[in-house]
Amino acid sequence: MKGNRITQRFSALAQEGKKGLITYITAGDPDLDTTARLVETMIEAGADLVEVGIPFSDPVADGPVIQQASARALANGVRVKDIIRMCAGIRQKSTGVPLILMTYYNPVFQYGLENFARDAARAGVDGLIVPDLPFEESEELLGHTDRYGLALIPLVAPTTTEKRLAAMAPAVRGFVYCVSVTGVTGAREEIHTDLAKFMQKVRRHIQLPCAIGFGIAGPAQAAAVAPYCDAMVVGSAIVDLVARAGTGDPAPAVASLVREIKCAIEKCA
Ligand SMILES: O=P(O)(O)OC[C@@H](O)[C@@H](O)c1c[nH]c2ccccc12
Repeated sequence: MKGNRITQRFSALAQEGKKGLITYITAGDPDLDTTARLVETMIEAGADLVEVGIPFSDPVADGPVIQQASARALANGVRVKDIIRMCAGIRQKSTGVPLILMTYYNPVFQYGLENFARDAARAGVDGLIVPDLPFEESEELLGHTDRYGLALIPLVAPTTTEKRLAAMAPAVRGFVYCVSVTGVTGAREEIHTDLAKFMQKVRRHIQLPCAIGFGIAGPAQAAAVAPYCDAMVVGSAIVDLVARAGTGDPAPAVASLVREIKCAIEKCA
């Protein structure tokens, strides 16, 4: 896993004393050309890592904004192989930024575990998040992702016990995704979790970088979360801008949100 872009990006951030920004977008909403363009927009605006969602009909970990984006993308007939091909296109232009695919177990299973790991890795994808795959059942997929150099990134929540964190530690690849709240994705007014306590607990067991996600929608929340993590994830707030743009171009609004958040975590003027 030495050469993986995720590891490289986190060590570069640590060396610079900076926190990373991971931006999420649902692929195929409204279409794959727009998704590819928005990924590049987010990278230009300062995203350090990009998470691309493969839509699924039963997105149990997602709140209404991403659920609706998935439904729109599926209605457009977007397919896994086209999303992987889109990633290959992005990779040709953006060589250093880590790309992470997020999807549920079913689309990966339907595609074939090994084929998915191989094709994604060949396209230049660096990591995979499968929120409905408990780590106790991830061994088979982990075998394939390890073999092709794709990081299988696990999710942990404030309710995850010390015992489970200790058991998970050897299976963590790339970074650990710490869910800020027990619940689904989506913008929230406030994050009530005791992040200091939660992150201390996680770091006692897992020595890899920690990202915090769920509910971070703007610069103020990003700045509040930054001290506790190595990177943070912003999803629904971006997906919402895409939805609001309708038939117009969402790129300018997405670029300015990413820039504002990036600025807030880097404390620039
Ligand atoms: O939307 P939010 O609250 O900003 O959270 C990030 C999130 O969108 C992204 O990481 C994500 C989208 N769908 C998921 C499902 C599970 C875990 C994570 C995700």
